[in-house]
Amino acid sequence: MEKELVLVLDFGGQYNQLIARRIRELSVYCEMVPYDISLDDLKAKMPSAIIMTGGPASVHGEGAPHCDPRIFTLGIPILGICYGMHLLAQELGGQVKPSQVREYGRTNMELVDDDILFNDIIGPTQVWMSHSDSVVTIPEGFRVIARTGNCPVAAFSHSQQKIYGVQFHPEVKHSLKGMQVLHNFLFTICGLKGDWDLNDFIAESIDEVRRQVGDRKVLCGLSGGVDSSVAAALVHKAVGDQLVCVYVDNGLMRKGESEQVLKTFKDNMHMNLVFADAGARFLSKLAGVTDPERKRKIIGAEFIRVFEEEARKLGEIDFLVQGTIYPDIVESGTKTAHTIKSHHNVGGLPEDMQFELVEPLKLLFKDEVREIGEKLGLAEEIVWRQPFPGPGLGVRVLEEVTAEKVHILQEADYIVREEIKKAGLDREVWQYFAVLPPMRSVGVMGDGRTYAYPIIIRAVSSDDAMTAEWAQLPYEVLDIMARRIVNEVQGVNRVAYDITSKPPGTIEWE
Ligand SMILES: Nc1ncnc2c1ncn2[C@@H]1O[C@H](COP(=O)(O)OP(=O)(O)OP(=O)(O)O)[C@@H](O)[C@H]1O
Ligand SMILES: O=c1[nH]c(=O)c2[nH+]cn([C@@H]3O[C@H](COP(=O)(O)O)[C@@H](O)[C@H]3O)c2[nH]1
Ligand SMILES: NC(=O)CC[C@H](N)C(=O)O
Ligand SMILES: [Mg+2]
Repeated sequence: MEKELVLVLDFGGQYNQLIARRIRELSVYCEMVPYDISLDDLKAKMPSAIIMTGGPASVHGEGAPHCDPRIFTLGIPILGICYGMHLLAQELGGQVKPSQVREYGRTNMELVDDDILFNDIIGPTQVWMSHSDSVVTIPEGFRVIARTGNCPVAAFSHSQQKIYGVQFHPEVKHSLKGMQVLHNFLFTICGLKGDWDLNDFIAESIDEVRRQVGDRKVLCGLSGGVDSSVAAALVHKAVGDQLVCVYVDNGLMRKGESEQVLKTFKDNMHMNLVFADAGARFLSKLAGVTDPERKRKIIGAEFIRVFEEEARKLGEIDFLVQGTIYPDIVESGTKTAHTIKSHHNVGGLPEDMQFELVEPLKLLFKDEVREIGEKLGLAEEIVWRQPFPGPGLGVRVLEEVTAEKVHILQEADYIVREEIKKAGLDREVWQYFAVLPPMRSVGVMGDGRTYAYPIIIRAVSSDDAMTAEWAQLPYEVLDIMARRIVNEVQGVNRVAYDITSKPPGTIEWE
């Protein structure tokens, strides 16, 4: 029997792989292809359904990406999301215009007409939006099936042709019934059954690593975080003792982190782990640098230089295992996706790097990686550790990084983590930390004037880092964090709480 296949046409949206993973979650195999795939190549793949993604372009913009319009006449069911919907509307004779009010983040959607796309959904329902253009006139033969306060056409359908468009992002968890929409599209509208699973993925990637590496040695950048720990475990399953791990203390780690990583991996798990103490060299490279992208590139390059030196000490090693996951790649920018920030392990890699990369997790999201970690038997405290970016406090001390500022931030961050833990919120809140902005303000302490730094607390809920909502921490927890930080951390006289979702913010400040 033919394996079921959904083709996702990539228009450069930040959430594109998220669409792919939601389809995987529904046990359907899918492939992402460039938006400009030729009609013949597309037909040769014999997809059962096509999804057109969102993207940064406006359909009116110069050079806006267009797919071959004959795709719309093949009789294959199509779901256009955001930019994908705009393009469907425009190509089929409707009209798209910049909206009066742009929508980013959470909004409520009303269902205005019955449609199988919304089977088992009762309106109004919360959806996640990120757009500035909207469909104002729908093409002939279509019906408007949903709207929001600021968007009269939040979804449209042509049920005979099985062509659908949604302005919101059903792939995002914050669209509460998003999975139901995708479920309705794949199973009810396209008639799929679902014949794929994550164990297939683990077995296939172990084979793939063996093929790539053969009997040669591999070095793994191990931070103690979720992704590199799972990558190391997977590669270890594939090639055993050919693997050596290197933990780099880049001077930008959290208070107590290096000791804890060494204890967990070396003492408890008896791993072959090299410790590289490189704090001073990272800080000296960062001296005087304020631009966030430059900082990220300096940090990315320095990581590689440290890995190269360690590889040389261990004899020739040609392969570098990194726990790169999909958000690192898409945020670093691709042919169609804009660069949001250069993650140190992707966009921050130096051009003259000699290593061949081994990145078994690069198409996955954090929650899928956690599931694999559990399947591979990793300890709960590793699998459920909150994410910590490779550039560490280097992107949380905003603008110029100095040893003094890193120290202030380490102390404040320690208090944030301690209080979250005490309140029993460490599993519930996805990521939580402190940020040190490059400004000072006036305060009064012990009747004296102070002129010192504020600390910003950031805590978010998320599943996959692609979207996030600020965590509604209890006032008492915020209160005790603020008091302790001002009382205990020298050089700080004020605390603020960041209440921005992603989008429009990002989780980190740089
Ligand atoms: N201090 C470090 N020492 C060695 N390698 C590192 C370090 N920090 C990051 N890396 C490498 O960069 C990759 C990306 O870092 P990132 O922080 O995204 O992942 P992680 O640390 O493995 O997991 P998490 O996101 O949960 O912190 C890591 O998987 C690892 O390969
Ligand atoms: O390894 C990493 N290298 C990086 O350069 C990097 N930048 C951000 N992050 C982490 O990625 C997630 C999404 O972050 P943003 O919302 O700030 O883009 C969040 O979990 C961030 O902590 C990084 N991880
Ligand atoms: N997320 C999207 O697909 C956005 C589409 C388009 N760039 C807009 O802003 O409306
Ligand atoms: Mg990390």
